Order: sequence, then structure tokens, then C-alpha cells
Amino acid sequence: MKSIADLGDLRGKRVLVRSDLNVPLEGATITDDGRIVASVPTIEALSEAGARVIVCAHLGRPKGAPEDKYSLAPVATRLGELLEHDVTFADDTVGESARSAVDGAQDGDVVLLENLRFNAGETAKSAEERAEFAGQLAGLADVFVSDGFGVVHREQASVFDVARLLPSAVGGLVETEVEVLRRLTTEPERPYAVVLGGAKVSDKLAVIDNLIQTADRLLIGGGMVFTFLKAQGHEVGKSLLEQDQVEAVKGYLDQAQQRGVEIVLPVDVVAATEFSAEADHEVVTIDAIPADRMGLDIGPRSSELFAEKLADCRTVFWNGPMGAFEMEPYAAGTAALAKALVDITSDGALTVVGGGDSAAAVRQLGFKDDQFGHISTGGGASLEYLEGKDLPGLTVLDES
Ligand SMILES: Nc1ncnc2c1ncn2[C@@H]1O[C@H](COP(=O)(O)OP(=O)(O)OP(=O)(O)O)[C@@H](O)[C@H]1O
Ligand SMILES: O=C(O)[C@H](O)COP(=O)(O)O
Repeated sequence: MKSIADLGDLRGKRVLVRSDLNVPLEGATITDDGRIVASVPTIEALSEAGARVIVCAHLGRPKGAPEDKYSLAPVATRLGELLEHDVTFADDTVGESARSAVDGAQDGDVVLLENLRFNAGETAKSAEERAEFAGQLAGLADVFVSDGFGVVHREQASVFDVARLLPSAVGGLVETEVEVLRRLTTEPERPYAVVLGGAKVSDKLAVIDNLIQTADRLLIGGGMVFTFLKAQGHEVGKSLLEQDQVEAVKGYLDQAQQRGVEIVLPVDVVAATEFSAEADHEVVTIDAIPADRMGLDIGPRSSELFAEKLADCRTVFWNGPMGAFEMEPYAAGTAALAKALVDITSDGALTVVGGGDSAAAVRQLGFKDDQFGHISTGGGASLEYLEGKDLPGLTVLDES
């Protein structure tokens, strides 16, 4: 893969940068700007090198047509503040507004195009349709820099197809992310633990299969727990459960036992009457989850157990909150886990937090990025990397 330095002198060149600026919004307010902050160094370096920087990105999952709530306009404002440099916002992606913004750009200027996914070609299944949109994007620029790590697992026009049309290089953010994750897949310092939580159970089961081959310990929290507890014969009340995954989980538990991988499950949970901060809730042991309650966080004894199991680890990857942390009564497990990671990081362990919600959770709970070894901007992307899958946005750069 070529780096930006391999693209030669960029002064006066139009450089299309694919960033991942998919941040959580409440109305027009950005609630966590981590992905914008992480994207700044590459954009800044290109601007300082005299390039005319054309940033493109998506926000949310609009269906191929403009929708006000998915506009990147608030992101343009925040990006300008962080860069301390004006950002020209084009209110379309490859249309009149984009072309005139690019034509008007001087050396060092930064343009942000409107949401890529307002164009059906960006995410089209048909390779021809994608290539046509990629052609329009490529027409705006002389070279392409792929810096959106959170999307490198997507075979989409601005990630994959455009790299076949322009001289292309990998950006510094993707280089850093890949370098850290590579350390987790090749000879991680042991003991190596992976902590999985969150709500996307079936998405994450595939990675468990692979992690059983590499990790020494697997700690399971969050909504995933209940499919594991069910597989062990416990009743889980109204908790999040993927019944059709129970058999697969039984298989993983057997496989882990055969390979000597320790699977650590909670011993208690916070059980609530409904998915609400106001709901009546209590701590119960895992063999006593009432039929009319749902587990929304790991309990205090589980937090202690998880911290003990992490204390001697030298490498830890964590994806997915331990509970419904957005609601204060169910945030303690995630906070305790973050604290355990911070402690071992200060003892020299490599700790990596991956995933949009997980990164937002640790920041919302008052932790700082530099208290962890690395906070990855990619959720799905980091998991697919750890699974050992080929990521289209990276393989296409190998070709160029
Ligand atoms: N016990 C639980 N029951 C229901 N939901 C839960 C539970 N524990 C955690 N969650 C929810 O899981 C969600 C986060 O899960 P997700 O799998 O999306 O995390 P992530 O991988 O960090 O994020 P992303 O995939 O967006 O990068 C949170 O919104 C949280 O409320
Ligand atoms: O939020 C993410 O994980 C990335 O921005 C990718 O978004 P997507 O899952 O909608 O492709």
C-alpha cells in the first residue's frame, strides 16, 4: 500500500480524502466528535502540503437520496473549528455545488462534500452503478487518499471503486489503526483477553469463532450475555436473547473448553422491569433472573470478577458496552470495565477499545482517549479485521 508520501508533491493537486465522519447527532448537535478529531491530522497534513483537499464521508444510513437529518453540514462546522481553517461545505456530493467548490479551492483549502449516501451509487449492489458514481467522484480530483478506517470493510464507491480510478494512497489514520490491530492478530503479548458486549449479538458471533483461536480469555457482557446464559441452561426473563444463536453459542463454549480458552460470564446482573432509566431494578444472580425482568447491566460482583480477570492481561481488545450505559442506572458495569482497562494500561498493557458506541461510552463516562492504548474509530471494521477477513477498502489499495 502506498502512503501519502509516495504520492509526491501535492501542491496544487486536488486530493479526494475518504474520511469516516459518521458521528452521533442529537438534532444538529454532535454528541461525540471522536471520529472528526481522528480525521483531522490527515486533512491538516494535506492542507499544509498545499493540496486542495476534498473530503468525502457518509452520515447514518440514508437510502440513496437527500434527507436533512443526515446532512453533513454540522460536521463541516466542527471540522472547521478543529482545523482552525475555513471549510467550504458543498450541499451536494458530485453536482454543481461540489464542482464549483472544488473549482474555487486554492492551495491549502478544504472542501467537505455532502453525505455520499445521498447518492444511490455509493452503496449500490451493482458494480456498474457504483463505478458510475465513483467516476463522478474521481472526476473532482487528481489523487485519492483512503482514511476512513470505520468504512474499510465496505465495498462502496467512495471506499473501493474510486481507488481503482485514481492514483491512491492510505491515510495516516488507517495506517495507525491497522498497525495496532495487526499487533493483536500477530503474537499479542499474553495473557490476551477480548471483552465483548453491546447489542449486536449475531454480528459478533462470527468473530468469537476466530477469537477462540487467538485469545486466552473471552469476557462476555452487555446484551450478548443472555444468549450465553441461555446456552448454559439459565432462564433470562425478558432480556435480549437471540434464540436462534443458542446452539451456535453452545458450540463455541465446547470449542473454547477444548482449546483451553477461558470464557468469563457475569455472575450477577442488574434486572429491570423495562428498558427505561425509571424502571424498578435490582441486582440478581444469574440463576435468579425473574421472568418479568430484563438484564440491563452486569452486576457489581461481575464487575469485580472482570477486573480480576483483566488485571494480569498484557493485551486487551474491548468492543461493546457492558450494559445500556446511556441510562445512568445501567452504566456502572461499563464504567468499571473502562476503569479496569485504564489501570492495566498504566501498567504497560496494550488496550484497544473498538466501536462507535464503546468509544462514545468511555468518553461519556468521563474517561480520556489517552488513558487507553488506542481507541479505534472502527466498530464493524475492527471486528472484521480481527476475524481475519479481507477488507475491500484495504485490498483495493494493495492493487494500486
Ligand atoms: N443488556 C443489554 N440489553 C440491551 N441493550 C444493551 C445491553 N447492554 C448493552 N446494550 C446496548 O448495546 C448498544 C451498543 O452495542 P453495539 O453492539 O452497537 O456497540 P459497538 O460495537 O460499540 O458500536 P458500533 O457497532 O456502532 O460501532 C448500546 O446502545 C447499549 O445500550
Ligand atoms: O459507524 C460505523 O461503524 C461506520 O461509520 C460504518 O457505517 P455503516 O455500518 O453504516 O457502513
